[in-house]
Amino acid sequence: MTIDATHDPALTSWVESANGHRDFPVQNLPLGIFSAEGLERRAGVAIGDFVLDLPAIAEALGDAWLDELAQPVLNGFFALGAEPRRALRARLSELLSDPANRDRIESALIGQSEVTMHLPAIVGDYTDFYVGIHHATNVGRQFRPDNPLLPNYKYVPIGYHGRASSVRVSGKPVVRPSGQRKPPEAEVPVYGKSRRLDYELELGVWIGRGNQLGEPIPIGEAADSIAGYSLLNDWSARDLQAWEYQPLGPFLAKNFLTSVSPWVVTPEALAPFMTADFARPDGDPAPLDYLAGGSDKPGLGLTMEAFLTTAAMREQGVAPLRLSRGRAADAMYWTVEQIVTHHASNGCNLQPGDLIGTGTLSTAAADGLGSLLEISAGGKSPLTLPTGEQRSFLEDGDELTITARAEADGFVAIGLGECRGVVFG
Ligand SMILES: O=C(O)/C=C/C(=O)CC(=O)CC(=O)O
Ligand SMILES: [Ca+2]
Ligand SMILES: [Mg+2]
Repeated sequence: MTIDATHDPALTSWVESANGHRDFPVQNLPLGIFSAEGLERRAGVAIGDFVLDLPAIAEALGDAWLDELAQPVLNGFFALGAEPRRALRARLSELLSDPANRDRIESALIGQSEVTMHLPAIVGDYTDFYVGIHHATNVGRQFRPDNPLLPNYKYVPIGYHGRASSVRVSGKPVVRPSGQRKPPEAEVPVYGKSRRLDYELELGVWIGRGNQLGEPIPIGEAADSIAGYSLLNDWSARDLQAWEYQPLGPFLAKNFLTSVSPWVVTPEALAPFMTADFARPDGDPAPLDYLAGGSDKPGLGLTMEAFLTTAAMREQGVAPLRLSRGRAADAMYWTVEQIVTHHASNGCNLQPGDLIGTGTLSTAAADGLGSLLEISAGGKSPLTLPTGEQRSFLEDGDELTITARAEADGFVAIGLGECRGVVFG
């Protein structure tokens, strides 16, 4: 992944709110789908506090404008791969940094508070992996105390097929699911509202070009299949999960809703923040040949955070409480390239707009746990909140927000925005 003029830390934008913006300086330029008063769903780019309406500046974009950008979803653009994405980024960077362009572009800016964001693509398929080795160990210990990490973990990037139809954009209310759970003292299960609703701190990976059925993606080409990244929260009902998961794994405990943030941060924007290190300790078995190789720096230098605000905290004006903070690269045993290659290794076809979850990104640090299941040790150690309330799992009225930010010496930091949901009973 190359560093070019679009990453220059000296670059500023005539959109003043972009300069020093937490997430969306001119070095980021993430893509999304928005609608607004009088504007049907369309492609946009986040810049500072604004969304830039891409179809409205088609002429100014020149050769970087493509008909695929005139669609109400980004599947068609994702399918084109990296080159058009790079060209669009380069042209947007010029248009938004050189003040000479202000007059012809400014009327295409709409305040982010005035738009509705949508899923960036039609999600044909959604798969969730399990590459957070600390999460897998912590959860494994609770479900299987004697055997936390199964022997296949260090050979196979474990995943399960999720439910594409219940993927929603950030902000969708989280309706507490009902299902079967078996209280420890009960002889038979009961059906009713989940009492152990949880979040999972994850990254979402959007598939770009994909592969034909029957044609695997070699590890050296996996990076080319990635269109970008969003935040992902795999809402999970732990009591349903514990009862239903054997022998086929996650099902109704996880398919009632999956939330993603609306902005797709491109691999190009993340180039300065990729790292060579990730959470595969020296001395572990080498990956099998088909998973070995790939980019020199496949690790994601993204710091992820999760915050909780309860209804009482909101009423009392108490600031959100940070539940988790950790770097994705410190959590991931398998890289995104390995995930993609493994998924397609049997010939399974990945398609433009498919969504892949990394798995819960917990680090080894005490404050780096990416779910309440881990934070409360399966409900045994509830958290005490600033209001004096206690939490083992999410209660009605709780708001959970995920963010992620990339920082590196000599570069302007960028962010992924946020992925948010409020729980209703
Ligand atoms: O069945 C189990 O032992 C565990 C399943 C999961 O935790 C699935 C999952 O969502 C993986 C993850 O987010 O890391
Ligand atoms: Ca998950
Ligand atoms: Mg889910």
